[in-house]
Amino acid sequence: MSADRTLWLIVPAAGQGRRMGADRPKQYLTLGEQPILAHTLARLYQAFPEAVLVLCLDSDDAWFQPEWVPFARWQRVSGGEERMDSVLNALVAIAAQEDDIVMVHDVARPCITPDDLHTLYQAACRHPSGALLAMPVADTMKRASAECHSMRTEPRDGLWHALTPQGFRYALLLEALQSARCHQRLVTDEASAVEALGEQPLLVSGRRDNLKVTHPDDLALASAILVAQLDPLT
Ligand SMILES: Nc1ccn([C@@H]2O[C@H](COP(=O)(O)OP(=O)(O)OP(=O)(O)O)[C@@H](O)[C@H]2O)c(=O)n1
Ligand SMILES: C[C@](O)(CO)[C@H](O)COP(=O)(O)O
Repeated sequence: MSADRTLWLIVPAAGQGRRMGADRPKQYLTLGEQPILAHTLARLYQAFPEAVLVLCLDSDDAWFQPEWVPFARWQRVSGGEERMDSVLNALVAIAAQEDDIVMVHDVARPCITPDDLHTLYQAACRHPSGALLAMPVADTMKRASAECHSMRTEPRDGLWHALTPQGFRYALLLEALQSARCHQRLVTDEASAVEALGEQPLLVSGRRDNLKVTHPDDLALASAILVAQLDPLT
């Protein structure tokens, strides 16, 4: 981490986990002995103990416990209607310098590794349009009809899955998300908002096990990944 710049880690954690359909927001479901939120924050802290964490939580959140936050410097902000609103609330709340790097990472991606975090941070520092972890599409891609019939096969050349973290200079990301909000353009990641300004963030190939826990069967997968990452020989 650069000594003269603050690194801000924004973690959107204000989702309801509707696709998970559990009795609580998915970030509070446990993997092993800890909730997903605690795993994710522990991974971020392992890579960047000096960073400032900005945690976006629903204002009605009854599950959060501050002891899950390992960072010395952190602040809580209210989540918004959509993920992009939660991230925008965080950007507006912080006293960042325009050249500070801001990295946004979903709370729902607890299997992020310190290596991938460092690689993405270096790329975000070097590339003025920012950078995101991503992975090239590996499967044959089908275009479906409304009835779920396969109408044709789409070329997959140049298609990537967007992951998080995604990292940008503070002023660029603030402008991008304010502009998206102002034009009522719903974006599902930060890079989409930055692209709309005419910028081309760098795609950084990330690990395929940086899964976003979304559906019930992702829980067993995420648990297995965490165990395998700690002890790759078992
Ligand atoms: N208004 C929102 C919506 C989502 N998120 C966060 O954005 C990330 C990615 O969203 P997703 O996986 O879609 O989570 P949920 O919105 O919780 O899930 P669902 O769409 O199934 O309800 C998650 O870390 C989630 O907590 C957020 O901070 N604020
Ligand atoms: C940001 C993201 O994780 C990139 O894959 C994703 O777009 C957010 O998830 P959502 O399900 O689209 O809200």
